[in-house]
Amino acid sequence: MTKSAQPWPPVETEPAVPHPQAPPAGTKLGMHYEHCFGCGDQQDAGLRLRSTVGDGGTVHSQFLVTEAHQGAPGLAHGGLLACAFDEALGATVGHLLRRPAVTGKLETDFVQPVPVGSTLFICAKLDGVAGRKIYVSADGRLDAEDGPIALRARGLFVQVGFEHFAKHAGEESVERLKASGRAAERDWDINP
Ligand SMILES: CCCCC/C=C\C/C=C\C/C=C\C/C=C\CCCC(=O)SCCNC(=O)CCNC(=O)[C@H](O)C(C)(C)COP(=O)(O)OP(=O)(O)OC[C@H]1O[C@@H](n2cnc3c(N)ncnc32)[C@H](O)[C@@H]1OP(=O)(O)O
Repeated sequence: MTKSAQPWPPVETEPAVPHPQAPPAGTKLGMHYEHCFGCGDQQDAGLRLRSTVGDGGTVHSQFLVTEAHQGAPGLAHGGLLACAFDEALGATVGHLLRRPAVTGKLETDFVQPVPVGSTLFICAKLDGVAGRKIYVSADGRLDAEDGPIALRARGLFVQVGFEHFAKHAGEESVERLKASGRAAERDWDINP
């Protein structure tokens, strides 16, 4: 539940059923791109979010808040926390539905400050699908899967064609993504 009065999802949806080839519960998900600020290991100050598939259309993610992530002294920057949710929700959509999608809207409730040194545990779940629109939400808890809630977020992801990414990426990055098998057109439900 968020403090927003808006119903969620805001439109009539169908159940978001994980793809038959979605990784099973317990699978540790790799980086989707090594230069990604959310999950990549080639970003010095990046969040290095790590995710594992949970039961029932969920993905559990974690990241350690470091001094590089501060807004106020000793506290995580709100925008970085929103970034962590963008990544966690995006991983949930990408890996469970296996549809290429981008964030159309991301709403975040900041419930408690998140201190440097804490680990944020994010549990994201698929909420529904309406055509190209995919609704997902997540809770973020402090220092344990059952710790106090620090944030809640909900997002609308919009399914796009692979050309959405190919248009801006260098040819080399696109080839690397394809070769990695993570975005190979044959493995993905590409066309919206
Ligand atoms: C990033 C991943 C790249 C790699 C991909 C390959 C492999 C991936 C593998 C695994 C994935 C794992 C992890 C991924 C982790 C993180 C992902 C991070 C995701 C991001 O960080 S990504 C960057 C930020 N993101 C953008 O950079 C988007 C900029 N934007 C646009 O590119 C367009 O804006 C677009 C495409 C969104 C829509 O454009 P469009 O022309 O295609 O479609 P249109 O406008 O018709 O919208 C269709 C329907 O969505 C509704 N709709 C749209 N926006 C709405 C809003 N804000 N509020 C309410 N409803 C909205 C419309 O109302 C309509 O609804 P209806 O159909 O009912 O009329």
